[in-house]
Amino acid sequence: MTLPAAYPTAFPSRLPVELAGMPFALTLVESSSPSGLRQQAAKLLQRHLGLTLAECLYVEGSGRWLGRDSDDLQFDCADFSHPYAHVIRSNKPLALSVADARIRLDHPGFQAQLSALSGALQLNVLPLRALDGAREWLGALLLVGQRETLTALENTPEMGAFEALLCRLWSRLTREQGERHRSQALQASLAKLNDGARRQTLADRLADDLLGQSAVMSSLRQHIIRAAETQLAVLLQGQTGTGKDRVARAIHQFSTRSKAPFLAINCAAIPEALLESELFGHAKGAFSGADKAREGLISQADGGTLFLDEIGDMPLALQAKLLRVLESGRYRPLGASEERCADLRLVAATHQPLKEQIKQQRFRADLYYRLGQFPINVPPLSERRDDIALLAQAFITAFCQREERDDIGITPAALRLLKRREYPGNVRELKNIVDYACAMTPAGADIDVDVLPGEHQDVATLTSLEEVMPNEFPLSDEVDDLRQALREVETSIIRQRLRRFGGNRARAAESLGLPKRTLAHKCQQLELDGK
Ligand SMILES: Nc1ncnc2c1ncn2[C@@H]1O[C@H](COP(=O)(O)OP(=O)(O)OP(=O)(O)O)[C@@H](O)[C@H]1O
Repeated sequence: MTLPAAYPTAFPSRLPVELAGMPFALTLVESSSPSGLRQQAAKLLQRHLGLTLAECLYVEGSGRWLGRDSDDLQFDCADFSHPYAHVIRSNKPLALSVADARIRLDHPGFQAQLSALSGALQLNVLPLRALDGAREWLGALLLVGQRETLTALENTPEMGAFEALLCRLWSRLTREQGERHRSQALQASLAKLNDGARRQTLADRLADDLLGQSAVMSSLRQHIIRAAETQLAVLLQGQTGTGKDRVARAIHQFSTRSKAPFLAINCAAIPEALLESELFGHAKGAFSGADKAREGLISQADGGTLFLDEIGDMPLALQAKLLRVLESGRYRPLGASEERCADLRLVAATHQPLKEQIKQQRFRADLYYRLGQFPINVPPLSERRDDIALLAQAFITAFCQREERDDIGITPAALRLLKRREYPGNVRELKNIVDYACAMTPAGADIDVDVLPGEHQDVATLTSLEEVMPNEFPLSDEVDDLRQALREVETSIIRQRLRRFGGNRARAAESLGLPKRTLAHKCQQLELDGK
């Protein structure tokens, strides 16, 4: 390649011609990406050979398209009517005048590219191949300029050296870029894996407190961990007794705010007039009886979490003030002249359908959407019946520890009954039933069906188990030990009959068509005391 005499000024013109191209090489070597290299190479050629146009096109990964760095334009490598594709496929350079190209090459896109060029100019397209064999086709070089300049370039060792350098650097940078992408992808997937493992560890820890092995509970725990990682306001929706309070505490405990306070207030339990001062605090003399200033919960929860339970019961006027705290992070205590800043995360909970409340204009829609930046549904116990045994066992263990009682077991029939009944009060109701049953079970005995209150029945008024009897029996599908199942059915019927007759074995035996002695023997066998 013949370099213009003026280039580069820093190099004395007496340098041997072999060294005169070194600054070119240096500029190319300094490129840090294949696209930077291509643009640099085209720029060098155009500027220093005084060309009208120089373009370096690349064959993209699949080998189907030839692309340009300057725009999104792509040429189909299989469309041989285009000279680029033709040059690539034939592996032969193309040299012709623009005027000839207009006549001989009829690709409309290429013609459009030529339209602004003078017909007297020469056009050279050179195929560029990787020399290391790793990637056969790199792309094509388009040069448009004076015929003499381009003809002088053809087959010169300098241009050959330029092409060789370009191709070598190009394949090396492509390889390095590929390796970089692969290692980035590997690191990203490792980070994702570690992140997943970290979250799983936290979720497992949470399972000690928020019991349940059902899929819905696992999903709930995952949501809690995700919510805890953010500063978003959380809206917990779920029936009464499903564990919303526990969930709110867990979000705080697993968040970066865990060292700061967690404060909770039940909006339904505080008279409307007091709620505002409870939340926002008041200045001295703000109202009659306010003989000293008082910090509100918003201020006390600074840096931590404020849990607003039963948010659906918050008066509308207060909803507006709460919205302001959420939007601006500022609030004004009652009777105070200055505003204060609030830095807290809000977790709100409700068992009411807030959308219905919005329709009835009892809840502000804007507050609803602001509170629900991270909505979480806490599932009712009916959606996770598989968790009942685990929960019941945990409540029995907790009862025994609390009351300093020896371990209490539970009979299969009693457990089955627990699993089948309805729980409008959800986990709270289950816990109360188990606590009651533990209290009613004599030392050394297991919790049995007779100490379990029936569905929707008040414990104190429960006198008969007639209604729950059908539920006591194992379903045939559940039976895996016929003798045990028959024993349970027998026990259940005899116990019920004894109850009906106030423990009178003679009458019970008669009603069951058994001799009294047989019933006495069965009671002994089945460990029924005949009460
Ligand atoms: N997954 C669980 N594991 C262990 N205990 C639970 C679980 N869910 C709820 N509980 C227990 O059930 C009882 C009720 O839970 P909690 O007060 O959190 O419910 P809630 O949804 O906030 O009720 P409410 O809407 O009536 O305020 C508590 O004693 C709580 O400890």
